[in-house]
Amino acid sequence: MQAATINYTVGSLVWVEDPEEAWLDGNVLEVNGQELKVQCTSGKTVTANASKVYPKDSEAPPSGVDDMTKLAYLHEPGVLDNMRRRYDVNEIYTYTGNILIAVNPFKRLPQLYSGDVMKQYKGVPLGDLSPHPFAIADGAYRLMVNEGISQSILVSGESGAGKTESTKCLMQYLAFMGGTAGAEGRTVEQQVLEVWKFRLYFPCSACSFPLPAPTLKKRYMANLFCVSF
Ligand SMILES: Nc1ncnc2c1ncn2[C@@H]1O[C@H](COP(=O)(O)OP(=O)(O)OP(=O)(O)O)[C@@H](O)[C@H]1O
Repeated sequence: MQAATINYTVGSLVWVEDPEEAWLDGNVLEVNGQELKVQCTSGKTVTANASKVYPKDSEAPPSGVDDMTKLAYLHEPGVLDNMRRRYDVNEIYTYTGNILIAVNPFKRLPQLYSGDVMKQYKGVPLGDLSPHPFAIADGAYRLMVNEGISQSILVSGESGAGKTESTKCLMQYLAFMGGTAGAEGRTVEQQVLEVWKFRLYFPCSACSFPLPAPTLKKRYMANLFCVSF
């Protein structure tokens, strides 16, 4: 990634690349043409070309922003720093506009997924509450009902990123929204979640969503998860 041309001066707050930590923040100590000497907060002193250095927002809130479009600088170190700040306070979800970014917490956060939390998201416009898969599912559900058009939700990420967990969360919300008592007195929510439990269909190995066999290969290759209503 090429940094925009910015005139750094002594004292400028910046991000510099680091082979171990990815990015280190620091202050510009010296400017020699395009060469910057940066004193990093980690203690390291780094010399870097100005084209590889990125400005740091000195006023970034300590616990980050819930929508990255609010960041003063939308570059890689700024985005990663924001997600780190949120992760540190167990805020694993962040919007970038109407895209939801999920960070795997590697621990259970049951307070995020209770029935009461689900109810809070019902009918609330995206962005009014904290970023959450429930908000994405609610938005898709509302569009389907209001426009009468099928909706898809794409869940993408590398292996172990949390696609299956996010998908379960989306399904939980959609089942809750359609949740009148069904066969044998079980709610739709119970029935949908039991599909996961017993794996009645072929699970897509990209996202584990139970798919009928003919669509499995196509969905797997595209690494897509689709909710079709
Ligand atoms: N939101 C979450 N809350 C708690 N644990 C999570 C969450 N997301 C992911 N995890 C943990 O990370 C593990 C891997 O997540 P998951 O199976 O959803 O990844 P995946 O992207 O579907 O992986 P793969 O592509 O390999 O199937 C889960 O078994 C779970 O332990």
